[in-house]
Amino acid sequence: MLDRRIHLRNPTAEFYSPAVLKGYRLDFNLYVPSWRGAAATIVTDPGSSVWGAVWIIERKQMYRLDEQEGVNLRWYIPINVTVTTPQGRDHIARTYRESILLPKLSEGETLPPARRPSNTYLQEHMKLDYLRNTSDIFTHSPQTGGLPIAIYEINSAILSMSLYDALRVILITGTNSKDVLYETEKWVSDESLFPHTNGAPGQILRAIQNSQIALVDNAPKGTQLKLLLLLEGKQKLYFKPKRYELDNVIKGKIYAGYDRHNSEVFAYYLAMVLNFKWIAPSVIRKIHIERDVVPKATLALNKTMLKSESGSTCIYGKCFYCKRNETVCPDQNGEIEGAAILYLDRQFKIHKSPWRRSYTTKKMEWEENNNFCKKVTATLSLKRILNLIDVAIFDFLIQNGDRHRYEVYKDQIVLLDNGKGLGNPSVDELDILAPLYQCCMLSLKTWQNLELLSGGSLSETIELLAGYQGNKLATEEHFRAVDRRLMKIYATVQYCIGKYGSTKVLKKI
Ligand SMILES: Nc1ncnc2c1ncn2[C@@H]1O[C@H](COP(=O)(O)OP(=O)(O)OP(=O)(O)O)[C@@H](O)[C@H]1O
Ligand SMILES: [Mn+2]
Repeated sequence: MLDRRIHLRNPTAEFYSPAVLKGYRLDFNLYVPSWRGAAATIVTDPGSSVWGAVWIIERKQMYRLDEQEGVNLRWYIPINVTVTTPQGRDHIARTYRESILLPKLSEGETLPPARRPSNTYLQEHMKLDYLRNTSDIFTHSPQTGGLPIAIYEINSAILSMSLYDALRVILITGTNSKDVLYETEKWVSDESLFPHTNGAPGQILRAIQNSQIALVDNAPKGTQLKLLLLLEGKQKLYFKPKRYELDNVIKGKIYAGYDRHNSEVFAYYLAMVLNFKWIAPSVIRKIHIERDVVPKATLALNKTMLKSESGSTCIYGKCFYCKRNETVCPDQNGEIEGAAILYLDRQFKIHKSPWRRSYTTKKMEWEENNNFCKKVTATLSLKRILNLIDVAIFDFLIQNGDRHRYEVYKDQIVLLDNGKGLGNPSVDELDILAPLYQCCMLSLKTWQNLELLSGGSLSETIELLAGYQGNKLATEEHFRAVDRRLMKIYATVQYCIGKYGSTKVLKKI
């Protein structure tokens, strides 16, 4: 039961722990017209188990819960069961099951309509389903001290499809790409960095993927090898070339290795799914070295190209880390794959991130000071802090641990430079979430968006959208990792809500 439901009649109920009930399965029965779905129940089923939440309520308040569950109407029957916490502690708990005993579905049988959960259940009544003792993941978080945290998951395949459909309209249907880049250049809005309706994002992606290249140069800023592509309409693109195969695992520090071109593009889709509209459109593009680059290269770029032993033209570029022996070479088709990122000629204001890494063995203040967020709130607006927390969530999902500075346009952080994500799918560096767990705040809007994406729909939606554009953006391990990290975000928010209450944590601005 969601905490706001339990608190309806039991304002003093206190969340105690997640726990597992063995020998039962979760099922749904009895269609409730006003819910447009069936009610949840548990059914004895040897070999199955159901995760749930254990709440502590006063014994004398028990009748209220019974009332809520319609015990006197024989909707539910209260039973005592033994549940086990993630620490292995057993507790006797009171739970409720429907008075009708349900037969188990046989293999291949589809669920009758009266036994399907409501959309509300799917969207909001998150099923405690997957959890773990998070002591290992909270190693860097002094506040949590290895607290066990419930991690929620819902089966939201239905939602995933509707989200996909909604995004498909804006990201994929666009075909008229002729003037869209011009429109984008002129775009002025407080809502988004670029046109965002009527299929415009899809048109932009198409345009930056296919438009003729007029000139190629070394990109002026940054430490990583990248090119600046000037399109015939004079718009600019950053081109971050592919440096690794998708299944290459980057070991070592969170910011190790070259930028990952697929991380840039993945980040764009992720932002779209999360409804973050302050990011530069980005798509996988292949450029032909002899057709698109060599004849269009500036003199300066030409000077940073060389012939490989096999005779192909390779580029080592001009940047802080660029080295003659670390070239990018075309594949057997003569093409270089990379992320084409729309370059937005705007005045961004650069700020140092309060939660930046030290990049040395020296510890930063946020790593040692439990009350670091207090210091930040004294200097930054609530809006900016919530914005930084959104960015932290975004970065945590892809594991971009390199956002040492952030750039602001129209008082919004623009998600530039997302190439350090998707390095190692088996690592979840929790430090990246420090803004969230140290401040214990989150924009309500972001939380509502995140809530819709559990049960695999986050990765599924990104995979579907990118697949439609013909690109595979990451390996299965990375997709699973992003879903797993979402669970950890839920866990962190749940931890904060448990500690401070949802009105303090979820901010309405
Ligand atoms: N799409 C964009 N539109 C406009 N400016 C951009 C865009 N992407 C990046 N920039 C600017 O160029 C700078 C360098 O880009 P980026 O950070 O992606 O390169 P980098 O090589 O990864 O640099 P660093 O190693 O310093 O992080 C950014 O800080 C930003 O000011
Ligand atoms: Mn970078």
